[in-house]
Amino acid sequence: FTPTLSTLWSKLLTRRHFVLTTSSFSLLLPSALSHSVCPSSSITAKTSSFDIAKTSSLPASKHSTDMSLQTGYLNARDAAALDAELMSTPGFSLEQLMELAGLAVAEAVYLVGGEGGGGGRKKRVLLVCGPGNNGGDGLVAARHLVHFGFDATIVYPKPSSKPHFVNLVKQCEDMNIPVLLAMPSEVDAEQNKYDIIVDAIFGFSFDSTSKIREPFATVISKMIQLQKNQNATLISVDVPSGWDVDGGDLTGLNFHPDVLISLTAPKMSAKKFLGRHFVGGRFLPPVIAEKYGVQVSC
Ligand SMILES: NC(=O)C1=CN([C@@H]2O[C@H](COP(=O)(O)OP(=O)(O)OC[C@H]3O[C@@H](n4cnc5c(N)ncnc54)[C@H](O)[C@@H]3O)[C@@H](O)[C@H]2O)[C@H](O)CC1
Ligand SMILES: [K+]
Repeated sequence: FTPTLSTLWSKLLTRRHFVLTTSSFSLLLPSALSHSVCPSSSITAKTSSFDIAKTSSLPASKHSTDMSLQTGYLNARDAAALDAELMSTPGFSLEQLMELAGLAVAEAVYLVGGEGGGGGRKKRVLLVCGPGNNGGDGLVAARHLVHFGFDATIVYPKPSSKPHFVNLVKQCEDMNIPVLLAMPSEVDAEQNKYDIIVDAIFGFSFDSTSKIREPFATVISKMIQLQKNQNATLISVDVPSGWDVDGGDLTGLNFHPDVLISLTAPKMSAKKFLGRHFVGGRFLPPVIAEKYGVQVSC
């Protein structure tokens, strides 16, 4: 089964949960994928409608004098502050925000991965999820990707005991998505080739002042191997894992995703990213978008 974009949309629009999320994304038209997930300037000119470089023309933010805010990029501190503000003033719940983030990730994977793998098989996606909310985005994305016609497998080495995460895992298991505690071995991965790897290990709360703790140091090096040996497309959620959120790959980790999907706004380290770049989760109320210098429309 390889749905066209229009059959995919009509299928999705019949699902209640999707109709609910579409209202926050304004996703009622077939062109909606390119609306909710904006390709950034580093994507090909043909499809690029949101040029991050142009956001430097935004008015200076009233939030602080930090120069990063005048360019539309968020530093780690402001990314966390914006998140906290969304949950306090307009009262978005974490569950809402994570669902929007994960759906945007799934859409970007769909835009990058296309519809089917070779020989009529579904495309295989390995979603590698970390211990925090970045990992939660990956769990949500896995569920949506199955609805989009992908074959998804989750690696979740340190499952959270928080009720929402327990529920997200259950929701994935109910969709027959395997949830593994460790990365597949090279042999397993050879037999079950993954077309796409989603890096949802660390986001804007990664602490680059301490070494990457296990099991994630090993997990990241295995992702690099899969990218290289299997020619899998590596897609990072919000920040390439192991990169300093502001400074990029400061430790010479050599982790270079092919695609980055920034959530809400690119983080400072995205300036160092050379691959294909999307901005998703662009649902900010204008008052908050303006305060943080974030451009929400394409
Ligand atoms: N509005 C939005 O944009 C939303 C973004 N979301 C996503 O949430 C992450 C940020 O999530 P948070 O829980 O704050 O943290 P992280 O997932 O980045 O990781 C914290 C996790 O990592 C561990 N850790 C930190 N440093 C290290 C290290 N050196 N070695 C090993 N482990 C480390 C730490 O202990 C924690 O367990 C954001 O990027 C988005 O992806 C939300 O979905 C909500 C909306
Ligand atoms: K990540």
